[in-house]
Amino acid sequence: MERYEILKKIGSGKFGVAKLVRDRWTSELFAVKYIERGQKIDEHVQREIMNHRSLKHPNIVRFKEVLLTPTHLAIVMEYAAGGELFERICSAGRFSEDEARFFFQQLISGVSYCHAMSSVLHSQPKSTVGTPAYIAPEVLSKKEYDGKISDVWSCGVTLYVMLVGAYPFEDPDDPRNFRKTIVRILNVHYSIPNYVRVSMDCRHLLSRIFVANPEKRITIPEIKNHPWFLKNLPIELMEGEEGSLQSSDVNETSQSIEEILYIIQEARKPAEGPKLGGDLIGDNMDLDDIDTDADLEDIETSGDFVCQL
Ligand SMILES: Nc1ncnc2c1ncn2[C@@H]1O[C@H](COP(=O)(O)OP(=O)(O)OP(=O)(O)O)[C@@H](O)[C@H]1O
Repeated sequence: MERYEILKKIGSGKFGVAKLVRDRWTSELFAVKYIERGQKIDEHVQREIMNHRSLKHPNIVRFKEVLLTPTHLAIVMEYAAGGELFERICSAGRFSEDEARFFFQQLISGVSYCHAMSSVLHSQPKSTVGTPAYIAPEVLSKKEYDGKISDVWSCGVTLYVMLVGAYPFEDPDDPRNFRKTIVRILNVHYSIPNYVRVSMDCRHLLSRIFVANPEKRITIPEIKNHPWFLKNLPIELMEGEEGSLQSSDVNETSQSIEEILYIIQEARKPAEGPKLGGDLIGDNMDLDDIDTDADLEDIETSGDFVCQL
């Protein structure tokens, strides 16, 4: 890590803190995600790193390398200087339809690329991890589900949040009640408040995304052909223009798979010395333990993982 000068903390997630650093050789800025050495470095972390290494797309933060510190595994990646979309929505209240489309087009482009890369990515089907407000009904119902189709739902939640400045399936009078949110997701119970102006094309797209039956839900390729999506589409996001990269193109200069796997194995060994910090808070939770059919009444309605806009 001597190569990088730590500038400031930029955030924290389920696994650890993220810091802004400067490369002392090139002066380039990077983000570094620190994960405590030891048992936290499990197969999920390894899969995330290996998958991240395989991705190269303008709308996906680029992986650079992994390093070891005495106490942590450090994942060095491109720094996304624009800040969090969520923060922007919080300060703007909500976005205009044109602004929302601008971000939604980039989101769909990145998600579409990830789906196209599925054959080289290692996924864990049927795991129920994520931010509750964004989860599709079939994921909550624990049926077999196709992750690509469930992603469409989550993209729809993001679009709604940008347009309205609130989550689509939260009860406006009781937004932190997770149990109510789940029931609303399962019943596809959402509406667009009267004070928000949303075009018919956009309403149509949302109504095609928020469809409980995954087989009837609009697909990513269909979204890319929807009139609302196609309006003002930047040329670089047009079909055929975007990330036409082969997986072999991806890592010209970066660490080899073997090197990364070796560092991850080393990181599994428990750390020596003091820990960096204990501020590991995140808004994701593992939902695998919740039986949505039987135990709805038992679900904690804690607001820890629900941020009110
Ligand atoms: N490459 C990056 N550029 C800029 N900010 C980043 C970057 N990576 C992470 N961050 C910031 O640090 C926070 C924590 O990131 P991290 O990846 O640990 O968690 P997360 O993506 O929020 O969720 P999870 O805990 O599920 O991984 C992010 O929410 C973001 O604010």
